[in-house]
Amino acid sequence: MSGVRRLVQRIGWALNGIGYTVKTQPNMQIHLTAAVLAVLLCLYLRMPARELAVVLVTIFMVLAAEMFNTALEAAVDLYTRKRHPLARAAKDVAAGAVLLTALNALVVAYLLIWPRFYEVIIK
Ligand SMILES: Nc1ncnc2c1ncn2[C@@H]1O[C@H](COP(=O)(O)OP(=O)(O)OP(=O)(O)O)[C@@H](O)[C@H]1O
Repeated sequence: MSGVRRLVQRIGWALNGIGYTVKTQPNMQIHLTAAVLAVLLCLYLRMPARELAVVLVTIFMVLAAEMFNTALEAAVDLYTRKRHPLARAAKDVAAGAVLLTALNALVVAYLLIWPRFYEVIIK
């Protein structure tokens, strides 16, 4: 198979992974909705490019963390459906990583979006 066809196939598999996460994970749907609203708000507020870049990095960290969490849940469930302390630890740690990225997103929103929102809309 040619290199380009192989690349296109790999991109297709990766898109499948994104689609699977969006379809099966309500949290991902919430993250995506919040992400789209946040980006639209940043554009409306004419946020400087560097600040917008920080917001985008923050958003993609949350989305990527949710996808790693989903992948890990699937792998653990494939391995065992029985209750096991290590299965619990693996899932809780992955969920904790998502929580950290979400908390970071709140901090970034407070530091970068809120002051501009206050300046442009409220004041
Ligand atoms: N095999 C298991 N053994 C022990 N505890 C488990 C096991 N599977 C799940 N748990 C516990 O239940 C929690 C929820 O796991 P579950 O697989 O239902 O994820 P979830 O609630 O569907 O997460 P998400 O909402 O991200 O999809 C885990 O964080 C873990 O504490």
